[in-house]
Amino acid sequence: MTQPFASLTAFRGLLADMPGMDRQAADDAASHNGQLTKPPASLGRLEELAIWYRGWRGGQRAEITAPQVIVFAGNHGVASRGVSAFPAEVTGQMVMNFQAGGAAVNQLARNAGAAMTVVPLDLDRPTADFTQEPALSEEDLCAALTAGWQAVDAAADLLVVGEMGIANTTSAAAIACALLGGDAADWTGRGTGVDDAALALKTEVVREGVARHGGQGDGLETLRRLGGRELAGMAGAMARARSLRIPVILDGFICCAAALCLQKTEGGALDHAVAGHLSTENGHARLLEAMGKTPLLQLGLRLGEASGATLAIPVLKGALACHAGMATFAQAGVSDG
Ligand SMILES: Cc1cc2ncn([C@H]3O[C@H](COP(=O)(O)O)[C@@H](O)[C@H]3O)c2cc1C
Ligand SMILES: O=C(O)c1cccnc1
Repeated sequence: MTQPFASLTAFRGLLADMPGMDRQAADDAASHNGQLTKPPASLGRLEELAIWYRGWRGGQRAEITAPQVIVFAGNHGVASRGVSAFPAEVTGQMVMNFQAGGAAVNQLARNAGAAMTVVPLDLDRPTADFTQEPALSEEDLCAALTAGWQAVDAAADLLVVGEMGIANTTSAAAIACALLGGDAADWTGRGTGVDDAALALKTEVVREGVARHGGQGDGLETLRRLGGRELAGMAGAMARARSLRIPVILDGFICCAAALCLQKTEGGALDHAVAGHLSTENGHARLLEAMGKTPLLQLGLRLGEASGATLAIPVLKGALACHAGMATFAQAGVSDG
């Protein structure tokens, strides 16, 4: 594939010029939904999801048969500050586990009938410690955005992105704090399960990062300064999905922090995405609220790897199955009240 964009400025230009929802398709879907054999609104959020999905796909198509799950992996310089309960080597070890089919998301992707891809991004080249300097150069950010863009299968009809990267809840907290304000403690959580002392240190690291890099540019510049390659990979894939009119399900705190960077760069950049679940990571509820997204599931997950969003694929499939397969009142000869 040819290079989709040569600079961050070119990527910003693409974001500003993305397709919107097909209003006619959404109106047709709403009208069809109103004729199905059920009391009005009795399928709750499933009805809204089906209309939203058809609006993004356009035309008459109303089934999900080719969902894609992509897990991006990257390493973080800030891991050396002791902000995670696990060592940085676990990122690469888990990549091998994903490749061997042994991680949670492998099982959930199979359960959802989704194809799964793992994309390790320069694992032997961690980002810089953002308390000292920007995490990524513009060149490195562009390379990771490009890897994300190119990982999307143009034939997919639903995209889920997730991540693996020891210390990336620190990065996500710093991004959320820098872009949405508030205190570092509002956004910093236990991640893989740090104890009280490590949580206090982690909060201080987030505070230092935000003091150094906050208020300096848009969402993409914040992604460069406080993010990581796997967050950029997710952002690039979400943007590519938008250009292909492929709807997206967002995962937990880290995925949503990457998505926030797009939304803060271009207001409507996430209109093609729904929130898959509410993570128990501190800050996720607040982050979703700021992004205007209501999660589909709340199961107490705090794993990442696209697990929560992958679990939500069957919910969206169910919404479309009802929308496409149910009889109308006229077809079934049922009185419509
Ligand atoms: C075995 C293992 C599997 C994982 N799968 C996802 N994560 C999750 O934990 C990490 C973030 O937490 P923190 O910021 O505390 O390091 C990310 O890699 C995330 O995807 C995992 C973590 C571990 C240890
Ligand atoms: O919400 C998440 O995605 C999350 C939370 C904790 C650790 N890893 C991921």
